[in-house]
Amino acid sequence: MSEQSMPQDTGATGPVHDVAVLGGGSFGTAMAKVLGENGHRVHFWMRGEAQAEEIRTTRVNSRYMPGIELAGDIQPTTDLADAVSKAEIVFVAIPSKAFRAVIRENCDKFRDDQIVVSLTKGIEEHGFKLMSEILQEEIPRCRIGVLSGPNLAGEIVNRDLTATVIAAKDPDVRRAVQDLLGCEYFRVYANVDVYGVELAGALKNIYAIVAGLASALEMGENAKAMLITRGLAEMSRFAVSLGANPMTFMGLAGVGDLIVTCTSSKSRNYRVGYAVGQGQNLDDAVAELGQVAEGIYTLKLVKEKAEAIGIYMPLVRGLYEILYDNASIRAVINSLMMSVQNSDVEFILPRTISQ
Ligand SMILES: NC(=O)C1=CN([C@@H]2O[C@H](COP(=O)(O)OP(=O)(O)OC[C@H]3O[C@@H](n4cnc5c(N)ncnc54)[C@H](O)[C@@H]3O)[C@@H](O)[C@H]2O)C=CC1
Ligand SMILES: O=C(CO)COP(=O)(O)O
Repeated sequence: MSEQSMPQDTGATGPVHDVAVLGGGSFGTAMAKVLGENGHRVHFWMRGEAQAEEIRTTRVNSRYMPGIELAGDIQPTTDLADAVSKAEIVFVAIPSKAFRAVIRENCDKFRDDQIVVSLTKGIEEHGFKLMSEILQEEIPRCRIGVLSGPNLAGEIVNRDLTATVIAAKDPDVRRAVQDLLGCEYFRVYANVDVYGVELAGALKNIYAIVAGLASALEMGENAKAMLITRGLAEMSRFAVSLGANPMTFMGLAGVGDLIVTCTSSKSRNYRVGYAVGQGQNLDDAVAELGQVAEGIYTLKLVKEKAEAIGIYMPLVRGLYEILYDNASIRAVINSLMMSVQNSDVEFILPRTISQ
């Protein structure tokens, strides 16, 4: 092994495992880097041979993580079957729009009882399925987990202190992921509310767009706090109505991820909102970003679902009107501010009861 590819000393000790990371974008790269530095053998699958070859020879993924060296035994490959067959645990970081297609096309490559963990924060268009539900449908014989939390890829690759959540019903899955990923700069907390953790990760992208928009309009710090807190109320109202545990939203995958993406221009969803707030149209903002901003798709699906099941989501509705109905931003803000003044924490004082 060359000096360049030697694992850095992260304080992680223990046996070396074979793991696969599917998806060569920002987050797949960040997780491959943590696993590689922790001394594991990482079978890192991506679509493009040119990208795989670049990482093999230079140890850098220049399109998604320019200037970041991938230390450790990271083996880029375009052969998904080979990567999965060698792995004890598979991490999937493929955008939600392509997630099912990739898994379905390769479902026979996964082994019985193999652990498969979704890193993806999105919702499938047809049927409002979360990624773990897709895994359950496509590879039901595998043991499934979801990783979600305040995890900006660009900070993780700099070894900035970070915490995340592994959600799984099976305690062995939770423990295995904690053991594989935990190190001096990356902590993994456990949760059993898979649906809540996963839905929180998808929903917060919507509010990151709202926060970016508010920031571009220089709406002030009070407004920022109002939007984050009312976003939390709205996303937990929606998720709880679908079966999530409300307490999950007090954790890293809930309020934690909401804070990081609503306050940082490192979030791609925030950046899209900021660009729209500055007058750019949505298509141009997304094209300029050049990476996935799941929130713009999630927004549409959540708006439809909320209407279908009768959940009050004024921020979702307002953002939808701005992004997809060409509504005036000022008119939407005015209508939100002048709507009925409701209860603060509806788990204490119900929203619909006369105050
Ligand atoms: N970047 C971040 O900070 C974090 C991202 N995530 C989530 O991870 C997921 C992936 O996001 P990123 O890696 O950030 O996106 P990205 O935009 O940086 O990269 C997307 C990757 O997916 C690949 N891809 C797209 N379609 C594909 C297909 N049909 N088959 C195979 N590969 C395909 C692209 O080639 C690219 O490598 C998203 O759901 C995102 O919300 C979660 C936590 C943090
Ligand atoms: O999920 C993320 C951080 O936790 C990344 O957010 P963006 O996709 O908005 O960059």
